[in-house]
Amino acid sequence: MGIQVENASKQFGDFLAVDNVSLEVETGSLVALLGPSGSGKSSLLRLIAGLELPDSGKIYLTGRDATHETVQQRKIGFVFQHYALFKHLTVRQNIGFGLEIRKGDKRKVKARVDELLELIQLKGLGDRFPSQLSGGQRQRVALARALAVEPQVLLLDEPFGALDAKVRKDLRAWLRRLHDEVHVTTVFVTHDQEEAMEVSDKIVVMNKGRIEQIGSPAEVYDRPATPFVMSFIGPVNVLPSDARLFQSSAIDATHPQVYLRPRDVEIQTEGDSTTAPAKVSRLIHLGWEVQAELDFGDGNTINAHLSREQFDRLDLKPKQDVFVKPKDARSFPLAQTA
Ligand SMILES: Nc1ncnc2c1ncn2[C@@H]1O[C@H](COP(=O)(O)OP(=O)(O)OP(=O)(O)O)[C@@H](O)[C@H]1O
Repeated sequence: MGIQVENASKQFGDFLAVDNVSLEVETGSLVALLGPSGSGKSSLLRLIAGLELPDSGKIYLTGRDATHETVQQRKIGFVFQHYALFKHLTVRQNIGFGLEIRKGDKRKVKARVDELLELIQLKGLGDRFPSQLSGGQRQRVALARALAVEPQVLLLDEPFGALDAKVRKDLRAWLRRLHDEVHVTTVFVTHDQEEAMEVSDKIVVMNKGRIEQIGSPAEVYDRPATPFVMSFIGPVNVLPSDARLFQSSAIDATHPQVYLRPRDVEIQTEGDSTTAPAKVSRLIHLGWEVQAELDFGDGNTINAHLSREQFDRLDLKPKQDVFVKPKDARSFPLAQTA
């Protein structure tokens, strides 16, 4: 096992930031810690890094008990949101920094730096200074610097958080490819569900210092364990189980609240025994999809997300009468939804 966290807790004053968390990260895998701000993701990462000591519990790295090891002893690579490259050193010198202080053979250091420059696709830019790079390029250099010393574990805390949306998207695809090449056990903190889905083998969904669910991106999306997970991984409509929409559908509405994703709403122009009547109260065109607000006249409205194709086929207009059925939905016991 690459990383094992066993019943770890960490309190700051009265605040329990990490609440009895246990987690296993397989060797060579890339795991995302996903959750809202304040859910304890960074604190958990800092416990793994050795930047904080747990109040209780244990941290194992590649099988050994590292709970009381120093940061240096843990052989970890880090990258944080705000790139901390050395401004007065070139890209090459930044990447080679950790190798130089280990007094590595100069030729070997150069060869390793060349290899890393190639890996981060910045081969021609080795002699530039950080100020001559874009934000995305700087984060790639930070990643190369972290990888230079061949860490057993790589910890990334919102590494693309400070970059604009387009660069973020490019970099996460790049990170996934890079990971497929180097296979270093990696934990990646993000509050962006799309980023977590795209990059990781497994997602650990955190809320209030606890783990709500661990699963592959498909598992947490298709089989969310709790209402929190379902509403954090993509948008949802929350409806009472006695809503008109569920009266003729085959959806399990055993518990008082039903969670329905906008993509799981089917709209028809003709009614049948499985549909409920509704009125289109609003249409929002987003280019790649159309969002329709549907009013059931029983006090409930929902959002439906349609592909352009579906929308064009239905030829929907505002105020149009339509017939609606849920394709999939989940109801959770009230204790979980509180
Ligand atoms: N050194 C500290 N001293 C006091 N409180 C802290 C400390 N570090 C974290 N906390 C608190 O612990 C809680 C969890 O913080 P943490 O940074 O782990 O959350 P997060 O999920 O990473 O959030 P974000 O995405 O905003 O960074 C927060 O309420 C934070 O204020």
